[in-house]
Amino acid sequence: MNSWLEITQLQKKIDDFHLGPINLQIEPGTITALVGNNGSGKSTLLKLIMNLANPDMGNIKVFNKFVYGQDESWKDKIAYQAQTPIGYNPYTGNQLKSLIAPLYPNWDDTLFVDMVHSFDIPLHKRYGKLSQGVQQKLNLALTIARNTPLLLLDEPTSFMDIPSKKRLVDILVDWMDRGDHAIIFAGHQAEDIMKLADYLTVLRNGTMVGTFEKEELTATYMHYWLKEPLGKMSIPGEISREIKQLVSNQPAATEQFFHENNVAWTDRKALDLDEIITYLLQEGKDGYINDGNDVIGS
Ligand SMILES: Nc1ncnc2c1ncn2[C@@H]1O[C@H](COP(=O)(O)OP(=O)(O)OP(=O)(O)O)[C@@H](O)[C@H]1O
Repeated sequence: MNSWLEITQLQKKIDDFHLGPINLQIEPGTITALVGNNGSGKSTLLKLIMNLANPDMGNIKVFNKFVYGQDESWKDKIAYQAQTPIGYNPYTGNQLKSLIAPLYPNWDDTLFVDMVHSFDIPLHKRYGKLSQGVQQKLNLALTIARNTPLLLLDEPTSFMDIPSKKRLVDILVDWMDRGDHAIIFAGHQAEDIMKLADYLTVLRNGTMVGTFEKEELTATYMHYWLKEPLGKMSIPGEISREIKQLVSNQPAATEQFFHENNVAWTDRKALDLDEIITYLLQEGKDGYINDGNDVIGS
């Protein structure tokens, strides 16, 4: 299959921070969440994809074109929302729209107007005078309405209130349904928007922990409550334990062990996504890890 985005052995060093090697492929119809602790390199990776920073090693291809090559036709097919756009402050929403819309042949004005109404964005006010949440909403309207196949969003909801995040989820679901699209977004926690993701690419301090299918991941982590304390026995799949509790990332092997060793458990519960992400971001608790070479997508 022809990936829309193909990242191979990408590495970048900034002072004492080292990103990579990153291997990632994005297929049409997929939503990928880029998850990591603060300073793990999420924004840097998005900037590298947009050719706003130069890699030290490795390759990035967007729609089969190297992003640092002469042919820049890939830029028409990708829309990027930076965490803080530069140069927007003096302009009103109306002015920004008239500057941006003509650059994108597939600009969806109906979608833009719908988002403006839905988020109640005052287009006559200067961007710099808007609250951070409203700036983020305007920024999203100006980015999503470009209606490019590939959408990159850097922490799109960090300043948004809960109802607005829910509204954005509906907008993105609808947008995904209305064409051949793919989204990559960077985020911290399992917020509403994370529910949208098909895949999670996890970065820990610049190191790629792996790319995981979300459904698979949420089915993999299990919390057990036990009848008796475990003592010193080592349990397959164990990633953490308390006196009468255990968390496993190989529930089948764990339960087999319980069965064979007469360990009685009274209850079990699948971990929430934010708990799983917390485990994945803890040093040395890789759990269900691949080598970062996974090919994702349908
Ligand atoms: N322009 C820059 N100059 C110096 N260091 C930089 C620059 N850009 C990024 N870095 C460093 O690169 C590392 C990764 O930063 P990056 O912003 O990519 O992380 P992040 O995962 O997006 O973080 P956050 O969740 O806090 O937004 C950090 O250590 C940061 O200090």
